[in-house]
Amino acid sequence: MAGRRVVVFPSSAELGPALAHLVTSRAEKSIASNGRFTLGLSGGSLVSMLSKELLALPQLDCSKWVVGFCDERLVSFTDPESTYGLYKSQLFSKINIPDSGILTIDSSLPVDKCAEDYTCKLKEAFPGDDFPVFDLLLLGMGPDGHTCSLFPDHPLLEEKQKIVAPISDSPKPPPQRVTMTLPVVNSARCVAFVSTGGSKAAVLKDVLEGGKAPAYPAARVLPTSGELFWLIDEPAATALTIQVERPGAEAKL
Ligand SMILES: O=C(O)[C@H](O)[C@@H](O)[C@H](O)[C@H](O)COP(=O)(O)O
Repeated sequence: MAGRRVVVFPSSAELGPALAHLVTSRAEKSIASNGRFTLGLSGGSLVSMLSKELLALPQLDCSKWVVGFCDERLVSFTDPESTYGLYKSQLFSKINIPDSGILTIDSSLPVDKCAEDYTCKLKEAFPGDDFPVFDLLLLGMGPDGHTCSLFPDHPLLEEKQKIVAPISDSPKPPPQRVTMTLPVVNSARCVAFVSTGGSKAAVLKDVLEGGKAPAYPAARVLPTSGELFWLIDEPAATALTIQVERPGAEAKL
């Protein structure tokens, strides 16, 4: 791992611009070296924060972006629970990302087939890689320590072969989902968690300070050679005793 950075902001209002800067700086770097920027998105509060911050930028060229989903709920795209549906209405419809640059699940398929279909789409987008190497993955963490659709004590945490796995017994509804596996997450060039709010404080302490065995799913995100960021706000950081960075809203990560 290229080193973990825990960066604390007074509130999500200050965190947002730093997140936008992280995305655009990694995009610039990736496009300069590889001609494209591959980004994995998650749901939850990230959808509105990221959309708002990217749309507030004076300039944003997404014509060379390839966007996938770290996990997705198996519901129709018009369902309010669809992560793709939310990004489509809040972000994709307002930026110049080509449709071919958005890798979506086929929500009409049964969950096992859906995971296979999404695996094929990722393999096509990342030819030659055993596991896709995304330039940046943006992750959230639930109050139970889950990330993607990788939940505590679930056998999927031990998956070593698959790129995308189906899950039919998600403890958080909806029960059927597909998720990137830990080998994919840990292959990324950069992974950034965005976690805010006091409800995360206790679990965040265990995740970042190693206080629980077995480790929470989020604690198992340790990129092999990529960067790892935890972007959090003061309420989420209240229980931490480790050293953190407090750069303020002007942070250039
Ligand atoms: O699919 C889901 O159920 C959500 O996407 C979920 O996994 C979310 O990412 C985390 O619970 C963090 O959410 P918050 O950032 O809103 O706390």
